[in-house]
Order: sequence, then structure tokens, then C-alpha cells
Amino acid sequence: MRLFNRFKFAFMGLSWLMRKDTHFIVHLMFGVLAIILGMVVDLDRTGWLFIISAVFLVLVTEAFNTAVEAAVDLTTDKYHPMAKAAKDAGAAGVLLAAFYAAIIGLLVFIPYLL
Ligand SMILES: Nc1ncnc2c1ncn2[C@@H]1O[C@H](COP(=O)(O)OP(=O)(O)OP(=O)(O)O)[C@@H](O)[C@H]1O
Repeated sequence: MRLFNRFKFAFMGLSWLMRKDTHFIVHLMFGVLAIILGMVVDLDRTGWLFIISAVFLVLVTEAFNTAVEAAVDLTTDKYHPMAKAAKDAGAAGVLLAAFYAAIIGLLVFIPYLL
């Protein structure tokens, strides 16, 4: 039952992200595009491993960033340097994941597209 609840709450979180978090939806759309492109060019196994890992890494970091933002907003609605540090660090995590995904996308797809 506890295991079932953990899944239930996790899916509620996923549903919330897909309804309310525009950034998550944009990342999800880029991920779906990358997967469609992978099917079009018929990626090999290694290509799929990197592309799917990059897509999930971006989605996971965005989910945690949204969680950090929500927790910070719950703690204070006033300016606080630690609130800024927490939110900026969360945003940096997403940025790093997005850079990683862009580099992987270029390295994997360019040889197929040339
Ligand atoms: N309470 C706060 N104290 C200090 N700085 C804050 C605070 N809230 C937000 N900031 C600063 O403003 C930036 C943007 O915060 P905001 O809450 O608008 O998040 P966001 O990245 O625009 O995400 P979203 O659009 O999903 O709300 C933060 O990265 C941080 O630098």
C-alpha cells in the first residue's frame, strides 16, 4: 500500500508538472522531437542510450528545479539572498542539463544528417 501511494503521489507530481509547468512542457516537447528524429534517422543502440539519457536528465532536473522553487516560495515571499541562491542554483542545474542535451544531440544526430 505504501508502495502504491508512492507511485500515486509521483504520478500526481508528474500530472501537476505537465499541467502547470510551462518549462517542463517545453523540455518534454523537445524530448519528443528528439525521439521522433531518432526514429526517422534510425539511431543505433548507442545513439538511443545517449539521447534517452539526455532527455530524462533535462526532465528530472526541471522537476527538481520546480520543487525547489515551490519550496522557496512557500518559505518566503520576501527578498532573501538564500532564496535567490536556492532558485539560481536550481536554474543552473537545468541549464547544465540543457547544455549537455544540446551537445549530445549535435554529436549524435550530425553524422546521420550529413
Ligand atoms: N524570494 C526571493 N528572494 C530573492 N530572489 C528571488 C526570490 N524569488 C525569486 N528570486 C530571483 O528571481 C529569479 C526568478 O525567480 P522566479 O520565482 O520567477 O523563478 P523562474 O525561474 O522565473 O521560474 P517560473 O517562471 O517557473 O516561476 C530567481 O532565480 C532568483 O534569482
